[in-house]
Amino acid sequence: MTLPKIKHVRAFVVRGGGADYHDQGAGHWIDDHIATPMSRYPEYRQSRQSFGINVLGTLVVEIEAEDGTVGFAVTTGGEPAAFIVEKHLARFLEGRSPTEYEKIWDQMYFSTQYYGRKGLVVNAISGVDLALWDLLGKLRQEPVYHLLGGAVRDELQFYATGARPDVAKELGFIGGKMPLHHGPAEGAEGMKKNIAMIADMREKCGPDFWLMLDCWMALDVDYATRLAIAAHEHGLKWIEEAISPDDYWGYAELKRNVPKGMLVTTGEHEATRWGFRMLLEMDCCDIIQPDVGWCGGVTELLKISALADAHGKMVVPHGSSVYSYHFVITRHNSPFAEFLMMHPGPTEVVPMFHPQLLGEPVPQNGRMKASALDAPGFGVTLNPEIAMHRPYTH
Ligand SMILES: C[C@H](O)[C@H](O)[C@@H](O)[C@@H](O)C(=O)O
Ligand SMILES: [Mg+2]
Repeated sequence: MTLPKIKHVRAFVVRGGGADYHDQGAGHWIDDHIATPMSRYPEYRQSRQSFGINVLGTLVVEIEAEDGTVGFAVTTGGEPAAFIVEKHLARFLEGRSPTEYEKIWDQMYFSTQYYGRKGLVVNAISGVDLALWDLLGKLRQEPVYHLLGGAVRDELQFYATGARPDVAKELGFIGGKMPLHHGPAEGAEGMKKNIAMIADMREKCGPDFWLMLDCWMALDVDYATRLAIAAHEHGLKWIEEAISPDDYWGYAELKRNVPKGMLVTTGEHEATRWGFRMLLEMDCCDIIQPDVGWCGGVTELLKISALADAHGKMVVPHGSSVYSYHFVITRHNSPFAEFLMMHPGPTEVVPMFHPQLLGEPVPQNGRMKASALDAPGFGVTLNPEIAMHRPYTH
């Protein structure tokens, strides 16, 4: 069966939530004094938006085939990523068959390697790759998870990320991951508050509910070790992204330091099979958490996941809406998924990439049947109401 060739690639920018989910309004839990590497500067401690966590905005990639079918995807990247898609990456897709996603990925990566390799450039490559898989699914009239080998279980189960693990428990999630609020610059006082938060949530959630801590790269090995030891008394299941993604040596040390039974996780700001090979071969963590919109897309996540499987490690992708759901349901070493609570409280389940994706499925009682993903491609459509801007053409 010959598929129509790719006719045109287009890149747009959208503001206000969606794939750049940190781009929220005032009073949202996700921007309330959360510890980061910038917390050493008091002026940037209260709000991550103050140092620019939402500076990029959402990148929308559209890939139109000769028969008019359009595949699309959203990720974090905004205007600079749109430039890279239009002025650099589009040349490797237009006139090609959408089935050539391996060669297209290889050319996108190695043609940008001199200025890319991680971060924004690989976000842009990921956005193109996800749009390509969406197009493939639409042309073949199959959901992406069928193209990836099919479901290995009937349903997804989710843990929830947000400031209210107690509400997550009531909503049926299997665990709650809360943000860390105080880093080393806030000294013993900050450490006390961090532990008090964990103790309080343990009290509210009972003894068995999974509780995890997301440290968003904010700590050093010593602080993270002391935090892990103190949090162990309250049954913390894992300590996430405690130190800089560049400090593979520090992660290996932290993993040796934490109390037996506590997991060390990281990876949402890591990219490509080579980055994750470092994390795996240096024994940095127990679970890797690539974001499929940032690590290189589905084509690359397949390679990363196989590498992790060979190392006996779990892959629990950083929450990225349908893009991670279609992957997780097809992998034995991805037994559960992340759901990022984007309600400001958070006290309700709302679609993660709201308002950008019409038809975006959400967990019911912390679970999602594989059949909820049964629509061509990633099964969502771009909300025509959102203001899209195309800053560059080619
Ligand atoms: C809650 C964390 O601070 C981040 O905002 C979150 O996006 C990410 O680290 C996660 O694991 O969901
Ligand atoms: Mg995280």
